[in-house]
Amino acid sequence: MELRGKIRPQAASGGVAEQHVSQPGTPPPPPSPRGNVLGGSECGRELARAASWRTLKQAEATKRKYQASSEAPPAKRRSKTSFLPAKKTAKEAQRTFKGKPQKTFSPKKSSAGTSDRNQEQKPCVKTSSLFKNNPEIPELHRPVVKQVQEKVFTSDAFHELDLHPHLISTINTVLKMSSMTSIQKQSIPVLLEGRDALVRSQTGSGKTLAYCIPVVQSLQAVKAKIQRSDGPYALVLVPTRELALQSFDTVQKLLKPFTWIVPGVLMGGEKRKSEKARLRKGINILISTPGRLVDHIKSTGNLHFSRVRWLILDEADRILDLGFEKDITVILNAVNAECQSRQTVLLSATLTEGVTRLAGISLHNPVSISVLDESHDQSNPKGKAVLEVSPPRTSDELDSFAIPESLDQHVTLVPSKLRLVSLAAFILQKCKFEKDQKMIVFFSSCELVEFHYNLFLQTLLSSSGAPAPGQLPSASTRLKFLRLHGNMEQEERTAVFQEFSHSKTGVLLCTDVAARGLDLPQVKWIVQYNAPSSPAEYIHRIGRTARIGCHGSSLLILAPSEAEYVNSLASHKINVSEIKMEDILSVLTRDDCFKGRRWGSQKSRAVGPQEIRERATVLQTVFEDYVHSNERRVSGAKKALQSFIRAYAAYPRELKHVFHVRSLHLGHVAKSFGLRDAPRNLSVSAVTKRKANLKRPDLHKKTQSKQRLAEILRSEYSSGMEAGLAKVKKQNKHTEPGSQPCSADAAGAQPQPWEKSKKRSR
Ligand SMILES: Nc1ncnc2c1ncn2[C@@H]1O[C@H](COP(=O)(O)OP(=O)(O)OP(=O)(O)O)[C@@H](O)[C@H]1O
Repeated sequence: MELRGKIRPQAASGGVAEQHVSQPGTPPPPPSPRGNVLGGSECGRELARAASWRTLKQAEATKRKYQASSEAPPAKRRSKTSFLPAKKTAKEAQRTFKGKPQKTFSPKKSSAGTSDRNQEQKPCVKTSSLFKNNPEIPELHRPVVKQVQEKVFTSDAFHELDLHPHLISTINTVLKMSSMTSIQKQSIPVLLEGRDALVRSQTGSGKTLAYCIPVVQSLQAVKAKIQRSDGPYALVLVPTRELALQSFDTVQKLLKPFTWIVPGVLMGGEKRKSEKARLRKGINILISTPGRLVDHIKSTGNLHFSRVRWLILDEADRILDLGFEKDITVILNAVNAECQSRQTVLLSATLTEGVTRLAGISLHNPVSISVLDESHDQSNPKGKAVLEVSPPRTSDELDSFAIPESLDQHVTLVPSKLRLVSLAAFILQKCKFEKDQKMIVFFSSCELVEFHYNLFLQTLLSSSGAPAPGQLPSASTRLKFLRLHGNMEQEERTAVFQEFSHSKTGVLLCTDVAARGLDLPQVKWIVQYNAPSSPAEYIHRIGRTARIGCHGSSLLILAPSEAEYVNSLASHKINVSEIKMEDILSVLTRDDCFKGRRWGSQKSRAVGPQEIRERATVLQTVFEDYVHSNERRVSGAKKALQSFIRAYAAYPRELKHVFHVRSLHLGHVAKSFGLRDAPRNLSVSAVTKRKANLKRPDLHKKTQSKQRLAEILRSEYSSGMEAGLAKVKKQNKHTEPGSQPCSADAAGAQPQPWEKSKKRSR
């Protein structure tokens, strides 16, 4: 098979071809030796010249190689400007790629560290072979599906509702809103009637106010005026600390005229002592992440739920997902033990089986509220918003989610080796060459975020003075990178969240910790560098743009072997259109610092695929130089790669045919981490696990993968108090016996609201 023949030699060398190019005899001022401390502007200029010269020479060498050998650009092309042949179908490409799986895990070449030493000893540079031996990019035959869409706004004003006049004026003047969204119009009256409800509407359609307004309206009307010391009347659970902060902000605004009702937020990061003190004083509308609330249930003596009238689960499907089950059990048991009648509301843009399961257990005669737009809902030809009484949904309906009409979704197929340069090129295109662009890039783990954040910060951003090793000579001052993930200190997380919220531009690199509920204004682009683990997460990630009727776009980056994922999205009525990788990379021709051989001499030269290849190679070399500039960076890249593989192995069973570790070419993937070789020891654990799995029964295998996924989720959505939890448990045993209505042990002894559902579904 042709493709296999091409891949094999590279697989044997760890998948990354290298070329050593001796420096010619008459170079411009030679680069200063590594490690030299340069100071002053003259030295800065010298270093900049040297860096430019180095990248120029590297690109030249690559070009010479292509021109002189049979490894010139592949003969079969999709179009004039395409880079890679595209004859095979996605399945064929996948099959071919899977042909030699073991080899991809056993690189024979030296480790990155060794390469580094070689590089220091010999006067040579390494040139990336980005465009050789890649799998073919299949033609994307994407099925065109009709997306489910909803109408966002109604022409009805808030004052048409039976609300306290001060509440209406607060909505109008403080929040500056006059007309209701469709979901608000449907939900508010129903919730004010006292019904339990499942509320589902597209991302950014105003669900927060759909529950906050009824809660505030009902609590301000409580006859014996609410006292702070009464404790919680409403519990609002949200999956992340940032969302807790955001919801708290909305509640606080609505409560302006009702100063006797005290809102509060528990969200980790803060000292438990001060949170305890606030709880002791009293919080009437308590907003928290599940983990944090459980910590307080277990450790705080004065948290009582006897007056709870509202239990709100925002992003309910996430909260009831893996990783939160235990926490929710503890919370429900604690609340149930003290209060029997309350109103429960579950909200999400993606109602799933899990949510309706819980609804069957803890909701009383619930109403299911959703909004479907006239033009898109065949079953509702008159175009009225639909108010449904549960259980109305078929599994097909539950599988398709509404997507904002003004959201353009795209996908691009990029071979592993070219992923990093493609992402960088896309960021540069949108955020360097276009004005006022705000972008969020999603990764599958904290380590991946950290790695890419540091890499881009050091290579694409300009610092004052001379470019650092591996930095582009004309790195941009326009770019701003931020990062957000579960391993950051809370203080920094909050600062980043606030900064990105208020900024007009910037690139936020993050994990799914930012996927749910966050209302970050003016985000224009969502990039998914690692595909999400479910269609629901896909919906929430892209839902950070195109909110409340604004326009936005998204880009999903897939490997050729993952092309099938597009069909999986289509089966959930998600439509994506393709952007060609070469179109993304072509932006590099707009930036002089990526210029190759004819640098500075032929300004008007036509830009062709070869030129784009050269420039992509220059950029990749900058990344590789940065990563290999010291051992710490090499080890950081390896860690990130390992984390990527772990996350890849954790894709759920139903997506394993698309994302399977066996379809990864480790050498090629390593390249996308700026590594010149595939790390040796990485293969061992991966192969061992695979072998072990083969021996295990199906059930065990499933559990293992779920546990892995749960671990990843837990790390993302942690309460921030895990470290101290064991200590607290011990203390509870000895110092606060019986003080908790629902200690860990008690939760185990009491009826578990989850037990039934677990048995049914898993
Ligand atoms: N009636 C309204 N008029 C104008 N803007 C509104 C209205 N209701 C809500 N908004 C604004 O719309 C944005 C999105 O609202 P919100 O965050 O509640 O959406 P959501 O449906 O909860 O989204 P997600 O599913 O992503 O959590 C917010 O900025 C909010 O202030």
